[in-house]
Amino acid sequence: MRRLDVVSEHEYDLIVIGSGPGGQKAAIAAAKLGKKVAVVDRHDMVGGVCVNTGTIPSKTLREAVLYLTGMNQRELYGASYRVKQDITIADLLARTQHVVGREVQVVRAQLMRNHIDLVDGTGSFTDPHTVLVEGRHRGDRRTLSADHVVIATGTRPARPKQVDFDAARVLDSDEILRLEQIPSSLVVVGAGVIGIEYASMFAALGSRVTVVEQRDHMLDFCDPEIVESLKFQLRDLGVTFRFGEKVADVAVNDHATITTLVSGKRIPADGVMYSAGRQGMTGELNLEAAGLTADERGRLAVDENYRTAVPHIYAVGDVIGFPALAATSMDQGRLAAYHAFGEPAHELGALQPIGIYTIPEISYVGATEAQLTSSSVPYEVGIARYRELARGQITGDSYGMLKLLVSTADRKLLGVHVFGTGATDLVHIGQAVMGCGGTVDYLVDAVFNYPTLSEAYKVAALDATNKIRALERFS
Ligand SMILES: Cc1cc2nc3c(=O)[nH]c(=O)nc-3n(C[C@H](O)[C@H](O)[C@H](O)COP(=O)(O)OP(=O)(O)OC[C@H]3O[C@@H](n4cnc5c(N)ncnc54)[C@H](O)[C@@H]3O)c2cc1C
Ligand SMILES: NC(=O)c1ccc[n+]([C@@H]2O[C@H](COP(=O)([O-])OP(=O)(O)OC[C@H]3O[C@@H](n4cnc5c(N)ncnc54)[C@H](O)[C@@H]3O)[C@@H](O)[C@H]2O)c1
Repeated sequence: MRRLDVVSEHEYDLIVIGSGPGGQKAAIAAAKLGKKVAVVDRHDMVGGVCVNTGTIPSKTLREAVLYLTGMNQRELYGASYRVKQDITIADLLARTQHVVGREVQVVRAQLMRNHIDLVDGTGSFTDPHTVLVEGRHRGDRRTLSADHVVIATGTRPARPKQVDFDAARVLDSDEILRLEQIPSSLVVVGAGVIGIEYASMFAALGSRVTVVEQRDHMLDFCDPEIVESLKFQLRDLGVTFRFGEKVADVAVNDHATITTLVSGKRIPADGVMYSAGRQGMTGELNLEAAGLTADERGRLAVDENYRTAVPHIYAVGDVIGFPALAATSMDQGRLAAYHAFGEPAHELGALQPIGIYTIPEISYVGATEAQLTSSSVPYEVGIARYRELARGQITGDSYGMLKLLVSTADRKLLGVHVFGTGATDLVHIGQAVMGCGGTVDYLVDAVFNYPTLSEAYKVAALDATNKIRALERFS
């Protein structure tokens, strides 16, 4: 029900531009408060980058790769084990398209049952309270006005000007699912999360992958020991890393590509994928009409309540930059709507997990060893290796590991780092313990189902407490 006590000159209480995770949750949170809400997006982008070109397709592709290649079963059935011999792009896309289609339906249904108007088109400001929506057909224009606006327009891949993207062999990461066949060789430019996730998928499919990264290392926010293990696994799959190298030029013809590096190296490959950062989608918004400006990467600055410089206009999700994750975008959207309509809420918690869906996957929450060391926090490490867990043997994962960082001062958990099967789910046990201020003793005393990978927590906790006891005995 719409509140009747405040009379507004505007048609809507809230307009949300962009229907990705941030926009969806802003809209639904406002609708649950009885507000009249419109969400603007193009009909073929409902669900955002998340559902259409980013998170969901890439994670579904990963599942398809793991299943069809039989990768996870090879320790048990031998290196030649495959579910399907000649995997085609059609095999992979069948699953991806199915899941994306379903997810779009879920988003549409959720907006509809909350009485949110989904307006098809591209939104731009004509003044700080008014958004012009231009649809796909000529003359298809509609003007909406609202008391509040949430900008949740996300990002698009950054495309260096000197590179000729041809939508066939030289692609950005949003286009990679349009490949017509699985390349026998692929150059991946940029070893960020997107680059490494796709590099590991194509390597698992048998492509010879070369990763070019201008920095000397990758994923440097993660635990270095785990990143080393990942690099080892990827090299084992035939990935070549070119760290400290920049791409100077990419040449393409009908059959192949040549990537020339600034160092003079030339890399022939069937295709090239650029995953060298992303750019905020603010170019079409006519921000000046709203009294806003974006930075050089198209991002908007916000305060702790996600308010831009214009107080009734909020911005959430990837368009505001770090951490640029689906999970955080959703909560930012919800909190922006609560703030706009005076609903009390807690701030986003500091304890946010990171999940990287490489093959094998990585996840962590809390501090890294490097952070604890640089801030002089004494800690002990407890490690559990999957190969010593019954479930690890049953699953056929001999490389997985879970690492706990435990304060030697008060035995609290300071960080959890997981590598291997189920890492992105397992991390939440540690997150819950840390969120409740729990100590390693909780994990020592807890009984876990057997045989499970969760048991790694107990094994690692015992390892850490054994080391702490040795220290205490000495002193
Ligand atoms: C390949 C890839 C893999 C990823 N994997 C993960 C992952 O595993 N886990 C994770 O947490 N995150 C992942 N992410 C990040 C995640 O997708 C984003 O954090 C999330 O989608 C951001 O949500 P958002 O609300 O900012 O909107 P987005 O999902 O970015 O969507 C923005 C929407 O705004 C629309 N829009 C833009 N301009 C306008 C306009 N002028 N008018 C109307 N509509 C407009 C666009 O059409 C789009 O639909 C991944 C990203 C990529 C690219
Ligand atoms: N699992 C997940 O949570 C997940 C998965 C994918 C993406 N994402 C989100 O998407 C965001 C964007 O990811 P991304 O990987 O595109 O960006 P990024 O900025 O993290 O990585 C880009 C990398 O490309 C390198 N690079 C840039 N130009 C180069 C050049 N000319 N030659 C060689 N290397 C170059 C950069 O040094 C950097 O390491 C991430 O920060 C993340 O928030 C999250």
